[in-house]
Amino acid sequence: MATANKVDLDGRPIKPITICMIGAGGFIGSHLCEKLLLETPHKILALDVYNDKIKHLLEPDSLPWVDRIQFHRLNIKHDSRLEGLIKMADLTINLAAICTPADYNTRPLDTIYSNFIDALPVVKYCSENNKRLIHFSTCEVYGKTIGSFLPKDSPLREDPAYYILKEDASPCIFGPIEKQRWSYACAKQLIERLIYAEGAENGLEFTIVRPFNWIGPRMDFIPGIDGPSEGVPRVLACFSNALLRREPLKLVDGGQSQRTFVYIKDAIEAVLLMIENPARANGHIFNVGNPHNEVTVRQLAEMMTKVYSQVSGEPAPEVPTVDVSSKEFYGEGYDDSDKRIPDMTIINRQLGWNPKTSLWDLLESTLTYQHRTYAEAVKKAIAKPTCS
Ligand SMILES: NC(=O)c1ccc[n+]([C@@H]2O[C@H](COP(=O)([O-])OP(=O)(O)OC[C@H]3O[C@@H](n4cnc5c(N)ncnc54)[C@H](O)[C@@H]3O)[C@@H](O)[C@H]2O)c1
Ligand SMILES: O=C(O)[C@H]1O[C@H](OP(=O)(O)OP(=O)(O)OC[C@H]2O[C@@H](n3ccc(=O)[nH]c3=O)[C@H](O)[C@@H]2O)[C@H](O)[C@@H](O)[C@@H]1O
Repeated sequence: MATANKVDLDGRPIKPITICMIGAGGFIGSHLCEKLLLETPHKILALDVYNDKIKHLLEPDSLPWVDRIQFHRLNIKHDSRLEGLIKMADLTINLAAICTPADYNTRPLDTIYSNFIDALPVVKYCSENNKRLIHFSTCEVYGKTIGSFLPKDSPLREDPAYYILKEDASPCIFGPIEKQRWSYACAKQLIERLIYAEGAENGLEFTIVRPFNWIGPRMDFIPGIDGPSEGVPRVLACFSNALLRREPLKLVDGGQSQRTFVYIKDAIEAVLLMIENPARANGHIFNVGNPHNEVTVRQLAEMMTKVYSQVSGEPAPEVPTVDVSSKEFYGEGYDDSDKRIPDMTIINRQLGWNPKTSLWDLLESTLTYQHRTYAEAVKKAIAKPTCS
């Protein structure tokens, strides 16, 4: 419940505010709504096209926070209510985006429109109405590491200077235009530059968040259960789907790319600190990730297989993984980030935030959720005779 007399990091009382949260019905939005309703006195204007992931927060009417959340079903591409809702709030948080890699090279126009063009009015309305903005960007703006261009046997590849990603120092390195994978990262980079410029020239109070592979319950969908059968979600849901169906996990191009995964509940703590400490968060770009949870995608597959076996009580399949080419899996124009380790200096200094949960522990709680939520439905779907 809302805690009385809570103070910020500088000892000042935190006043209840109204937050216009765009994309509130998605993975991150659902966790942020939950946190705000359970642990703060703030009000939420929740905007999204869908609300399935926050249904439990909206119904029944008897929920204790019923007067602190209002859902508005709208598409920000074309809805005249947007400016009015931003004006009603003290702070806007923009989460709305197409953000699944399978879309970047197959639907590059939708990807660019969603991540740049559709975000423009949000920035404009915040700037014109002197409203604070927290905008969700991505670690993909770093693209590839400098180290990935060194010869394979170069000892410099081991030097953190060639791979650690720093908000105020690292370059953004994307592949050629024909590698349409980078349509998302490039659109996100341009909206970051626009927001930064609105801050510099027009005094917009902004914070930019660069999430590094946040994962946990409610991420994406399980194909054929609560999303399209042919859909390709992000890696957590792809691997969960394979484990639930007892099929081999597909390793794209050998699963050699590296990622650092952070538990959604740790990451949401960082966002709450940004919300409640504007003086420390405004004007900053923050990496939010867990540098200690680095694995190759192959190692992730192996760990998820072990954890799922423990959670479900079923033995691991005999053939746990299978290699597939990126062209086969994602189609023409796919490319990849080789390695993503966030530098944590700025978020440590400004907000004193550190992630807590190990990769094993976060996979254990997430796969427990996946098993409880989907195992029966997947069994039924598999048992259904296919139409001839
Ligand atoms: N999950 C991660 O680890 C991660 C990593 C990097 C960046 N991000 C960024 O964080 C944000 C949220 O990511 P997520 O993982 O919660 O994704 P998500 O797809 O689960 O949530 C996005 C939500 O935005 C909504 N939306 C999209 N377009 C809209 C529109 N035109 N009008 C209204 N609503 C719209 C969608 O319906 C969805 O509910 C995105 O901007 C994404 O690029 C997420
Ligand atoms: O989460 C993030 O921080 C950002 O990165 C993600 O990009 P990426 O990490 O490449 O996407 P995933 O789908 O999570 O894939 C991770 C890796 O696993 C691989 N993969 C994915 C799925 C699969 O079945 N098998 C497989 O080997 C991919 O090729 C990639 O190398 C998405 O672009 C965004 O959601 C977000 O902005």
